[in-house]
Amino acid sequence: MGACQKDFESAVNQVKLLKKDPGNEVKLKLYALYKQATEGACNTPKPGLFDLINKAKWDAWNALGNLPKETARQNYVDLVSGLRSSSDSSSQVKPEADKKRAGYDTLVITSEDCITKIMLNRPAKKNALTTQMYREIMLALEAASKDDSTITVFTGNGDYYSSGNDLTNFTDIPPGGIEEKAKNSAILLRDFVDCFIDFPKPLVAVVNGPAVGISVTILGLFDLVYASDRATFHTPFSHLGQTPEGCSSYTFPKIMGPAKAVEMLIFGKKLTAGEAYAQGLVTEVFPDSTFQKEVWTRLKAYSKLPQNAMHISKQIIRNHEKEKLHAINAEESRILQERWLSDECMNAVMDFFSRKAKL
Ligand SMILES: CCCC/C=C/CC(=O)SCCNC(=O)CCNC(=O)[C@H](O)C(C)(C)COP(=O)(O)OP(=O)(O)OC[C@H]1O[C@@H](n2cnc3c(N)ncnc32)[C@H](O)[C@@H]1OP(=O)(O)O
Repeated sequence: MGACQKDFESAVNQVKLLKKDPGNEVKLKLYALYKQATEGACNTPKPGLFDLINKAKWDAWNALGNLPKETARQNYVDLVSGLRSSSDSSSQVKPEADKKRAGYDTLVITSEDCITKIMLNRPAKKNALTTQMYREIMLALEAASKDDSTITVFTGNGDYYSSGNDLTNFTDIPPGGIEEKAKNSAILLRDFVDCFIDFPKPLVAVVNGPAVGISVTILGLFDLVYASDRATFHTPFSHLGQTPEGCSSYTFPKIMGPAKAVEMLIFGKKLTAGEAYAQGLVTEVFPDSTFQKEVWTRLKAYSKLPQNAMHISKQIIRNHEKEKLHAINAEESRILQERWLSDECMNAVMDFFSRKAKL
């Protein structure tokens, strides 16, 4: 069966995650297959003799002749999958002595007592989520789904849980311009949220401090949300000219009822931990002074429950609406792709940076 568009788009994202540079020859192959898969046979004039890089790229693309787009897409997916498995197997030779996983720049990942902990680690930036961070989280979730832990925990390092999407993500514009940026971001967002929808084990958020934006919305896809009484929950989407993501347009009204969901998602009402608990978004609130101790004691006890029973129960609960959640995620991502190009959104992002500049 040929690779579907989604497999292809995911392979395009995976290329950016390769730990080892695959070398120029492979990069040219990837380029040529990408162009063939997206635009068909080479249709641009041959670059001049001295334009060496563009000529090498053109030659590689042109060499594919009339290869059908679908075959190019499949070949691209196969090539990336080969690159990924060779980079995975080269990382397997690393000694497993250290419980802290190597290879992550923005996260600290540890496994202990059958619990894999994924800690967002940009405390100086309030754990704002960069593009790299979204990608590392996806990799960490994939690894956690296959390791021998029974539950997986998300938390933040420092005084914040997370301030949501890093607004500087909007300033890194690729050669294709802001339209390409919005398209890539929508794909990244959809893939990111899909990982949470499909995650097979109990997923716990240990919300150590304020949470903003997407770090709040995806809580609706977690199985337990423990919050310090210092935590707050804020989704200022309208203020940012944006719209809800993380399936919150569906999970929030379901969890807290439409009236309360609208206060958060449209009017940007910031909830205290107590309010979030009263509305069902948070499972339990703990005093900040004893938060870590109480939560980890509880989680260690839970992690000793029979693994298969827990995982199968999670599957039964999630399977009822998995398809629906994927469809909602795709729709929310599509709408955001348009929003990110709107004046409302661009002005809000510029406001954030000009406020910073005035400090
Ligand atoms: C591709 C997928 C896209 C998914 C889309 C998701 C949508 C969202 O998540 S919307 C939410 C976006 N987040 C925000 O709007 C929050 C913006 N930040 C703030 O309002 C404030 O920084 C704060 C209220 C979180 C904290 O304020 P405080 O005064 O305590 O600290 P600061 O001095 O502002 O922050 C310290 C440092 O961190 C930088 N920073 C914090 N959050 C962000 C962020 N979200 N994006 C970029 N940078 C952030 C802040 O600028 C400071 O940096 P400097 O020390 O360099 O000035």
